[in-house]
Amino acid sequence: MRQKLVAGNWKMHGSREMTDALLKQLLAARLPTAAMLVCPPFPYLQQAASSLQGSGVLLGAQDCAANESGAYTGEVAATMLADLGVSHVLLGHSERRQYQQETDALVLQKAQQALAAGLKPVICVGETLAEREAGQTEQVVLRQAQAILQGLTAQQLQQVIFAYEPVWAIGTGLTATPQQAQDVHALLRSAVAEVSPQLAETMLLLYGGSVKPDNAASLFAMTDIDGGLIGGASLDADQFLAIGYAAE
Ligand SMILES: O=C[C@H](O)COP(=O)(O)O
Repeated sequence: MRQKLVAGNWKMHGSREMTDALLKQLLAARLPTAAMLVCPPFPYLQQAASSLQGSGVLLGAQDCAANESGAYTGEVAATMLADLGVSHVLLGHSERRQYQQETDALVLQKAQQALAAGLKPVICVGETLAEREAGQTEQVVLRQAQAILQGLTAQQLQQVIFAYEPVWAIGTGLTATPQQAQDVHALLRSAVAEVSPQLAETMLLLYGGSVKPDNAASLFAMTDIDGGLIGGASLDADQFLAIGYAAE
């Protein structure tokens, strides 16, 4: 049985005040039995780490560098994140693929760095609206996933999580129907099963894209959906908690 995971991606939102208030509100409530992960922007990771210490709420980053260390101005190494108490890192989010031109090869390189530092990479995959309308959903999602599945060892893959995020559903209020999401998750799980049937049983596959308290339960009820990657709704502690409870 896979333990569900609900991850909040704050994207480029927040301040010290907001980080303090949101995490206080989260920790004052009964925490969901599903694992909860928050991914604030880099400058607030240390503050979040100290607020979350001993709480059981996990801390993630939104990206890491593709190199171990060196003259890479502006980059943040996976080892630095691990040093701060970060356990997970989002990689290949569609906003990075789109605005920073991140390729499948780069995402794999970042995943290697994350794993070497002991972090769990959350690899984001998903098709654009044009790709879905052109009937290319499976092809795009499999290409993005295969770069990871073929580039890492079976042992490394035990630490990997995939997040399926149809680009057309991100921040738009349009959500994939539970069945649309399940179809892609089943496809992903069968691709994982080709590497190792045992790995396919244990690997977490999250859904992301306009997940809200009112649609979370129906998505999380699907066989191959093991939780969510939440954007907008993770900036509101009540909504984030409600989504967590929907994953129980
Ligand atoms: O990483 C999170 C996703 O991009 C979903 O964002 P959203 O919940 O605001 O649609």
